[in-house]
Amino acid sequence: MRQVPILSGHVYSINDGATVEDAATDYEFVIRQLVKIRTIGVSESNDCPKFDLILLSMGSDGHVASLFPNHQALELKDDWVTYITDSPQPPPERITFTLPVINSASNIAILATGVDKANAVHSAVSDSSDGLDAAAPLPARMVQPTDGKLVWFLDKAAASSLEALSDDAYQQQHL
Ligand SMILES: O=C(O)[C@H](O)[C@@H](O)[C@H](O)[C@H](O)COP(=O)(O)O
Repeated sequence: MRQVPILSGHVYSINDGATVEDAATDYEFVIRQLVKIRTIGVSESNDCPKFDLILLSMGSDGHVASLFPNHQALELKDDWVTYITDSPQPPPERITFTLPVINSASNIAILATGVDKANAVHSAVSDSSDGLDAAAPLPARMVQPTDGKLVWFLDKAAASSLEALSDDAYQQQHL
């Protein structure tokens, strides 16, 4: 955040001195206060905060934020912030926004680079459900803004499993 002109008082950091459970509770409390005074807007379809932009990167397993495939955190409907203690990737303890919050944003950008992301990109954006376990979609595929825009930013390697992607189409769609 040092690289962008933003007041330090406008940055809300995770309390890494607390337990992960308390850190999640504290973080959700802060966000609820900001929604109450409308510093953060509220979604019209639920009571979730409506962020202007949520920027995500995606892991090669299709995780976004700290929402990992087949994890029960993906099912949460009422919590805005949750914690996990069993992340398949280090560190094991993390806090994360939940899908209802992510999907309430006005704009969501997902960044994926590198060939190790190619299969997950394909599974996340492909129209066809071939080869996908519909009961356990990738977290990245579950990013579906209810009233907002989703844009993927891919390099050529991450886009390499997408079908019929000519160099021209790639230039137009992804650069
Ligand atoms: O611990 C994590 O959850 C990861 O660090 C994750 O947040 C990361 O951003 C993605 O896995 C993509 O990482 P790259 O874009 O660096 O490959």
